[in-house]
Amino acid sequence: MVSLLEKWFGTQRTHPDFRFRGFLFSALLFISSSFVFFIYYNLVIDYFPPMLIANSVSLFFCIIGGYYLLIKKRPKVAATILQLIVSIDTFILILIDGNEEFALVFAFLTPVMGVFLLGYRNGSILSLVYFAGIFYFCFTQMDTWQPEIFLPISLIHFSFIYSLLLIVSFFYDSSRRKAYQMMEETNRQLQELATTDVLTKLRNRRYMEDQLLNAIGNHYIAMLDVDDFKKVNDQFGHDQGDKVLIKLAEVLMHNIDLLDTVGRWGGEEFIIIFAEQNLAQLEEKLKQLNYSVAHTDFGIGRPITISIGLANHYANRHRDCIRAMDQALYDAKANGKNTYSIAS
Ligand SMILES: Nc1nc2c(ncn2[C@@H]2O[C@H](COP(=O)(O)OP(=O)(O)OP(=O)(O)O)[C@@H](O)[C@H]2O)c(=O)[nH]1
Repeated sequence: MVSLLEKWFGTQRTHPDFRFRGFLFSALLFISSSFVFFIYYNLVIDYFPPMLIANSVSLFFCIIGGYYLLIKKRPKVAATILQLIVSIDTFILILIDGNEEFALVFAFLTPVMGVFLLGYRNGSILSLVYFAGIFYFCFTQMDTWQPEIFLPISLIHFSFIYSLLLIVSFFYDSSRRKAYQMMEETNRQLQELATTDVLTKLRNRRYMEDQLLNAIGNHYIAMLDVDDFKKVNDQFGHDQGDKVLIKLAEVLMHNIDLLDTVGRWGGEEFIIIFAEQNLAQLEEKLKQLNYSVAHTDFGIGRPITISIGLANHYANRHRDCIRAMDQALYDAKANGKNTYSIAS
């Protein structure tokens, strides 16, 4: 059943929107059923054309709401339609039936449902406008209502409870949304931290492996390794070595295309996932990478070079492809470094 709803709503059960859409769906279903019953009631049991028309129009709009929820997948539009149906319908009930206490009781739905469905800002505006309408109507006609007149004290009670419901709904919903926003932001930051390399601020190995394992189709990937980096550390110290890695990350970022992804694989090894599929073009890129790194001033008074191993990657043969890339890198090192090699 839940799987079916997931399909209808176009969202997964774990997504917070799923509950909202579920509520909309149940509310539309419940309200439509009541309208069907009252159409039957006003047609067969107690023929009353005004309510018959009002209920038929409302039912029509419920169907439109359902269409926006399930077919167009636009829950906000469906929510607005639902809210308008409830508000307008209770107002019509009051207009048509006069001093019917159940109509006024239904009016209490507006601040609660409005804030929940439309958000605390739009919902509050709608509730206030709605309150002004009801208040005006009660105030101007309450002394002529039949069979009982509506007393000013009752209007005060009504206004008090309506305001209270609006205030409680407003603060409840605004705090709920704020808490949710903060949670989303924290999750985003955690996700960012979990996928970012602390030193270079590039994507880390976890992120790159996820990308590779979830990639569709094949991509060229390259492993880049700093040549003789141990000597850099030994000669200039570990801190200076770190600075070289940070600078190298910048150089790599500047030399890849927008759709390529570069990350730090670990130590002095970096990996690039290329969007480019043409091998000849890729070779040009690799040459350019070797050239750019070798001609960058790393602030240590000597050049830094890299060796690159390129291989084709298929998600279903991940380990083999990484091994092939490592072998290509090894070949580039064996060929004298500061060059690239392509896995056969
Ligand atoms: N400064 C610094 N050094 C690191 C970091 N990670 C790994 N290293 C150093 O990188 C060096 C890698 O040395 P090797 O694996 O022997 O390779 P290499 O000296 O670059 O030699 P080739 O790969 O054959 O060119 C080691 O000295 C590591 O300590 C780091 O985050 N910062």
